[in-house]
Amino acid sequence: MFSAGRYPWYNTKGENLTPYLLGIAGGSASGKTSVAKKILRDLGIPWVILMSMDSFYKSLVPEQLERAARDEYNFDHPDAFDYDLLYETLLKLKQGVKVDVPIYDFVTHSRLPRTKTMYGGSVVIFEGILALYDPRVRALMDMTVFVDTDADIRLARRLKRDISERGRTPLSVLAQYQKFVKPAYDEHIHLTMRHADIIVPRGLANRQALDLIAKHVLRQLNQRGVHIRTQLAASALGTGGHVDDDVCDCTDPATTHPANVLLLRQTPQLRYIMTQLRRGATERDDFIFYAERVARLVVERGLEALRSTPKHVLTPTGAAVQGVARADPLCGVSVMRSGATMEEGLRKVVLDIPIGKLLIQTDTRTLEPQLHYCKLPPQIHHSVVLLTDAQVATGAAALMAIRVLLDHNVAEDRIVFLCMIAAPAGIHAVIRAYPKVRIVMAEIERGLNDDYQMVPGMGNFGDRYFGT
Ligand SMILES: Nc1ncnc2c1ncn2[C@@H]1O[C@H](COP(=O)(O)OP(=O)(O)O)[C@@H](O)[C@H]1O
Ligand SMILES: Nc1ccn([C@@H]2O[C@H](COP(=O)(O)O)[C@@H](O)[C@H]2O)c(=O)n1
Repeated sequence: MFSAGRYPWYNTKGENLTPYLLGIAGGSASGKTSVAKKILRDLGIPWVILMSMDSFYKSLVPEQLERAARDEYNFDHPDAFDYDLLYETLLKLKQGVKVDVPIYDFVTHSRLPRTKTMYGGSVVIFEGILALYDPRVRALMDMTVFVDTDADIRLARRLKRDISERGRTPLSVLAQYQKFVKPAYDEHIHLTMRHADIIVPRGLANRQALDLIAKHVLRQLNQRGVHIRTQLAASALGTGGHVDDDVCDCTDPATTHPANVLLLRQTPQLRYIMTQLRRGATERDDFIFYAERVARLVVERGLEALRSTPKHVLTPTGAAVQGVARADPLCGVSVMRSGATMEEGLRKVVLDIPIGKLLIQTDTRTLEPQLHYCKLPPQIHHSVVLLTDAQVATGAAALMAIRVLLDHNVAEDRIVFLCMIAAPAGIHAVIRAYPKVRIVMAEIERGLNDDYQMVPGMGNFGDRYFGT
């Protein structure tokens, strides 16, 4: 999923655009999975999620497990599936939210203790024998397909597959087929064909049909495409005006900012450090020294806004003191690469802070941000997240990073965005889209040039810090 970048999947208001959901039904061994994988390859785009209905088989109680062991449990009846969980999972994927999908073991007829996290599909392909059975599930789908393969071919394939992959004997496959698989196909599965937009005879062998499906999905995706950075820059530039008009003189003590924009106190000390960082001739070692000094100040400022609870402690003299403790656990997420320059500051200020990483890079062709990699601390939704990126220009990457956290169920008001410098356009983009996010910065930049770079700027922060 992370081999190529994901283009923005949200609009300038920060709202998720829904992924395209393709449902594929058909009899057992008709070729649903093979068809789904072929469409996925034909789409040729990253960030496609393939999900099987098998993951939503109900967990069996001991008595049912005994029947299953004797091939007397009906796995082909609609009652065998947990439609509520299936619906909730597909709904969350449609909303762009990460989901934890059960992993099913056909040999033991049970769910494994671990789950599979799925996140970030521009397209979701969902396949299963009764994928088109539940009306709530069907209503989520953008396109429905039924794979129609002859019964004798399905039986032959199933015999081969279940013996080699699902721990069955030839006799058990045949008994299950006669008792449950064929009757359920005739009574339930075949009937769902009427809900299909497209019926694909011969499954995988029907290359023309699969090619048409992939082309249609691609056309739909193209129509939904968004161009975040260009839209943000255009709204910042207004009708040809320049972002510099939006200048916010951070040295002017009279300047007031919205409550969620937290600017470091512009002391002579801070101005001295920022001057060293802005100076092109500053040596790398010095740059690192000053960058880490500011990073610590920014982190400390970000922490000031957090909730605390009373805490009683005893001093070494045995006296009782009423102090405070942090109300919420903290974690960090750095937007690579420039946000990684603030990790040292995070670690120096917050003891043992877990830090996750997002790799967001600008596509040189479209100038849009792309998400390449996402590794977040476990249980992130229980934490206040200190999100770091050294520079915020148009705000396009910042919106993407915040969107990823929201998609992982982090509450908006538990995100604190920490940066060194931010342009007014970027600050406005963030607080307009996500008014509950707090954004902390050392200085407010004067503006952006026509290439969306900050002026006067301080060069590429990551390159200067890492010496690349
Ligand atoms: N067109 C085909 N020709 C030959 N074998 C196929 C074809 N389509 C699927 N198979 C094989 O049949 C078995 C079942 O296919 P699969 O796609 O898993 O079906 P389903 O998901 O509908 O159960 C697999 O072993 C697969 O490799
Ligand atoms: N424990 C189970 C669960 C399901 N099955 C059979 O699997 C078929 C569905 O999977 P496909 O990949 O073929 O779509 C279904 O027909 C069930 O009979 C099973 O044997 N054991």
